[in-house]
Amino acid sequence: MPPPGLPDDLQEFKAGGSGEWFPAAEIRYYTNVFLVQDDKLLLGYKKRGLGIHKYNGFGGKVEPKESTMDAALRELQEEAGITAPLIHAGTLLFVVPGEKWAHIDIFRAEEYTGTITESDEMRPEWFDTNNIPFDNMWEEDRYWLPLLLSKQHFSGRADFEREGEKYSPKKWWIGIDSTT
Ligand SMILES: Nc1ncnc2c1[nH]c(=O)n2[C@H]1C[C@H](O)[C@@H](COP(=O)(O)OP(=O)(O)OP(=O)(O)O)O1
Repeated sequence: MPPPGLPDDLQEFKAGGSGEWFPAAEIRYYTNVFLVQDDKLLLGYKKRGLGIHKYNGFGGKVEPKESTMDAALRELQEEAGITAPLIHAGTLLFVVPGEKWAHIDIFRAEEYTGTITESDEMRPEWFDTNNIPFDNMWEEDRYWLPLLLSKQHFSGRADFEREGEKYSPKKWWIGIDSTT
């Protein structure tokens, strides 16, 4: 059974952790874009802000009156210097007690135009898809990134305990959309 905040018609893929799901809160919307070409994945090494020193896709907050797609395209241009046709790959909810829920629309791109360029926020780097640096990413990425790579549309939720800047996963649930 999917946790609160996710659609009902998902097939469980991975779940773990323990305890109760944290209560509902206001939602803040984010995007995240992963470029996949053949057996390579483009990630960015985060140089500042949330998730500093971790590898991640390219993305950020959706601005007021901006569509999620427009926000994803803007952040990809700002952080990696490229534009790309984007395919919606899935949705994730990240929950930390006392903070707004982070609702992240995740996109996959398979081609791009422009020159991949380091920005003040991200240093882009290609990885083999069989050598993804999961130990230096958000901990739950290892559970859903295989679904993005295999083109299965997913939704998931991860609840974290926070101590200062350290986020520890408490409970998570990832599901595959039954229509994919
Ligand atoms: N757990 C969690 N919470 C919030 N955001 C994320 C996660 N895991 C993630 O992978 N992310 C993603 C979602 C976004 O792509 C980034 C965070 O965006 P952020 O850098 O804060 O937003 P910007 O708009 O680029 O920030 P500034 O330009 O204002 O610095 O991480």
